[in-house]
Amino acid sequence: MKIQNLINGKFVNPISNDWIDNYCPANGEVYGHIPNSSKEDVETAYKSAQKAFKHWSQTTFEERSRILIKISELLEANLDQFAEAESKDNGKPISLAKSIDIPRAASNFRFFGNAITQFASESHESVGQDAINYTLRQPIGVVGCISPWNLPLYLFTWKIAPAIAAGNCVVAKPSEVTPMTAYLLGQICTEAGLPHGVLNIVHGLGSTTGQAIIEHPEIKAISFTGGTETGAHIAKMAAPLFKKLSLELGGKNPNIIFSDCDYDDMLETTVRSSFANQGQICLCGSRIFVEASIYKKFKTDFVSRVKQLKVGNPAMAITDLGALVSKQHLEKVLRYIDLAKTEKGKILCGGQKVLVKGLKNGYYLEPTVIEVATDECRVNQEEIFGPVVTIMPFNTENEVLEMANKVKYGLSATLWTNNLKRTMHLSNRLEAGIVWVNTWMLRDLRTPFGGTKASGVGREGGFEALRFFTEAKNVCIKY
Ligand SMILES: NC(=O)C1=CN([C@@H]2O[C@H](COP(=O)(O)OP(=O)(O)OC[C@H]3O[C@@H](n4cnc5c(N)ncnc54)[C@H](O)[C@@H]3O)[C@@H](O)[C@H]2O)C=CC1
Ligand SMILES: O=C(O)/C=C/C=C(\O)C(=O)O
Repeated sequence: MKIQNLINGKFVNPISNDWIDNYCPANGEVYGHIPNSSKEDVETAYKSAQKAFKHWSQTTFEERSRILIKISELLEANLDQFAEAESKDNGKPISLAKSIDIPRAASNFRFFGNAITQFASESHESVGQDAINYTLRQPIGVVGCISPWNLPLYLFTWKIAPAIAAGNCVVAKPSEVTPMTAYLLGQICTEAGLPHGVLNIVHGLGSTTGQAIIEHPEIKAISFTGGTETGAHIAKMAAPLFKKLSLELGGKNPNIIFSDCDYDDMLETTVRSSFANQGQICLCGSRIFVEASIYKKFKTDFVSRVKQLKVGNPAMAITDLGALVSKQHLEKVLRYIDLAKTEKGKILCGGQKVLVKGLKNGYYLEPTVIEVATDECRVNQEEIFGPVVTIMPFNTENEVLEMANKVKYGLSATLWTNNLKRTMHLSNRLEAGIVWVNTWMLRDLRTPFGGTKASGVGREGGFEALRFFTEAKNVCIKY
């Protein structure tokens, strides 16, 4: 199957007529082709967005809200089709696509459809100066949204929905590895009545299509989620062009477990925070630190529970872990498992590729638990982004805090304890944009979302996203 770019409301081939193979991770076969879009395609998309901006930026909040909510309803009505496409394109279990990815994509549109009707700006009375200031929040113009492969539609829509709700027009690029649901979304947007040109979707490689978006002088803001190296490159390109940037990058998140936690709840959630989506979520708790007094028990229980996870065909309802997203990614993760052995890491379970019956060329890997000798080894410091976690014991709060913070990343942290003082002490000091206490991935879309240090710049979510996608202009009137 060939998917096409969406430009000015029409599905079109790339100008060059160049195509890229699209692989199905479950069986390693090419099952489709996507446009290898060039700078010229991006320019056409930009022009279409620019043309649509005049009208879209003047559309009432009620009208924008109505269209966004309609998109959300159409996603819900087509849940099965979208979930099947997401699972096939990405390798994730169909159950996950059905229960998390697609419902969340629908929620993104519904949430920002509602949020825009509540978005307000400030006014300041300058007492003693006979003046009043009010702040306008104006849409920026044409903005770029670039998303990754791990949560394809979930993250694509997390950017697009606030961008268009705020009155911008968008040139968007999904990951070349998982383009399918973005393509299907284009069809739904037209059906929902989104005017032509408001959302343009250009498929292709990061180094060409993505690059053309980030270096386009008239695309004034970029919202990006992906790897830290790519984020650093985008920041370098965008700085001299004075673009607004929101960068959601990698993580190497600590999961800190104290002996006074609710053990069963912690154990079940830790299995999920380690291996959900094959560990390919930037928020996964990939470094597990356990208080020494329960370390031995935890190690036994955790490994036994992980061994029960079923790796297999993503299309089957009983599958816990599907395939990794690509051959290259599987190889990267396997290299880290080899590295662990040279760093004196002990593989407690997993570590091997899995041959799934009838799908022998798929990219399957056992969930892997590595006991590390020191927190400073590379497998404990670098983002692996696969079904691999490290575990090690700690003795004191201060010791674990130091280890938790001693990485270049600062995205999220999870804390398991029932001690209030400790909760306050640690959550104030953990270097992370998001701290979960006695839970993981509990999401309220109103909250600020993003990381510190090498995990990114800026916050998405709620009004933070609407602020990012608008330019503040202060008007001061003397009376
Ligand atoms: N949210 C996260 O935390 C994610 C982290 N990663 C990490 O990054 C590593 C590399 O994965 P990749 O797929 O290579 O991620 P990536 O950062 O290269 O890809 C993310 C998106 O950026 C685009 N892109 C790449 N180069 C670009 C450029 N020069 N200009 C504009 N857009 C560009 C890609 O086409 C894709 O749409 C992973 O192994 C993982 O560690 C990957 C995906 C998501
Ligand atoms: O917004 C969320 O709920 C999750 C976001 C996850 C990522 O940004 C990621 O895994 O890359």
